Amino acid sequence: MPLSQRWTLTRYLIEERRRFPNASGDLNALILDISLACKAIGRIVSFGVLGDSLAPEVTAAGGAVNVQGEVQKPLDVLSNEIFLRMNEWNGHLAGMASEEMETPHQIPGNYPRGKYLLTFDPLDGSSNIDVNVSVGSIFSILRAPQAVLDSGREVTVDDFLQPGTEQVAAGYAIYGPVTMLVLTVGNGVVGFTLNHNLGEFVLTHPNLRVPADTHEFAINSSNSRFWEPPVKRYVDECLAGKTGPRGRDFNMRWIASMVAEAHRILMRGGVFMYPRDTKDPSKSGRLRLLYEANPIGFVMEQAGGRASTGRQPVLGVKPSSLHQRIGLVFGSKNEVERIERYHHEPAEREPCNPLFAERSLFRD
Ligand SMILES: O=P(O)(O)OC[C@H]1O[C@](O)(COP(=O)(O)O)[C@@H](O)[C@@H]1O
Ligand SMILES: [Mg+2]
Ligand SMILES: [Mg+2]
Repeated sequence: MPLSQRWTLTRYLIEERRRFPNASGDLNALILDISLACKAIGRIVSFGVLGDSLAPEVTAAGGAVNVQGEVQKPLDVLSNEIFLRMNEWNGHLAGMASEEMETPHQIPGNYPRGKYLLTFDPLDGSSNIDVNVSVGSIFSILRAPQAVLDSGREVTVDDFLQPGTEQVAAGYAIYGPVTMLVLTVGNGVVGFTLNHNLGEFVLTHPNLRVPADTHEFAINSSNSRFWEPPVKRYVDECLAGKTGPRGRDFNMRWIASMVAEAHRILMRGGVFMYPRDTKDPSKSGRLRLLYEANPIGFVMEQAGGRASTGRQPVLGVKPSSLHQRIGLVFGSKNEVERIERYHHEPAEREPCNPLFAERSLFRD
């Protein structure tokens, strides 16, 4: 299709707004500012180590330990700054929360509070930066509580503790061979590709749908000895392939960059698992609910897929803290439902079928 016939992100948002004649346009403006932050981050990421001379702060920053107990890469810190600076003055936000900040970021100045809250993972999969594998940024937009708008008070952690079903919009940018922005405003999922000549995100994937069935799963199998029995059972059955109860062969992938896994699943189906396990009893999963699981979950559900903790829809979980971790399973609906079923079935099938335990690559 010629470029002239494709919508830009701006045009898409204008057309979306026509569906709501009374809308103020604030949400559109906020999404455009987020897209600008993503363009800026994507550009810096694409320079790799050559970026040092363009942005000296890339080398100067980082090395600190964030609230997750993880060492921040310089690009984690810089991407976080870009999100903050691109969004704090636009007037549409009451506050922001990020993987890289322990407490919510207050909007400076005494202006009336904006209507929305933004949570984000500024750079997802950042352990992959040094090896030139796709990384991304994940974002989620919530409504600010009425009490914040009425009083003009600063935002608190509690204001952000809303279940994923309350998200107004969510999405991610992926910085790979091509830079893409994937977005849902609760009306399906659309994908835009960055046209570097125009500096514009152009609508290239107008209706992304996750196939209900798949033959591909993704899990970090180095954690297999910590998995709970339902997860072990599911993976063992996949590995047993044609000779097992599933009667067909499966393929496995693990990129260690959730954004890249989510993108693959949106493009061709699959199931992703970072389930709750017994590795560290103080953590109920690896991924963070508010700025990883919920936005990716919203995208998946809007694309006809499913997102779950393994036991219940992840979007239904009422968060208990800003940086809460959670088990996460998402992707092709029939597979996610199967994994949920295994979690709900009585434990008599456990431990997993000895036939598969015998053959399993991942047995204890
Ligand atoms: O190293 P592991 O245990 O495989 O974990 C990989 C997971 O961690 C993450 O990198 C966490 O995100 P951050 O890079 O934003 O901390 C996910 O993208 C990915 O799925
Ligand atoms: Mg992440
Ligand atoms: Mg991150």
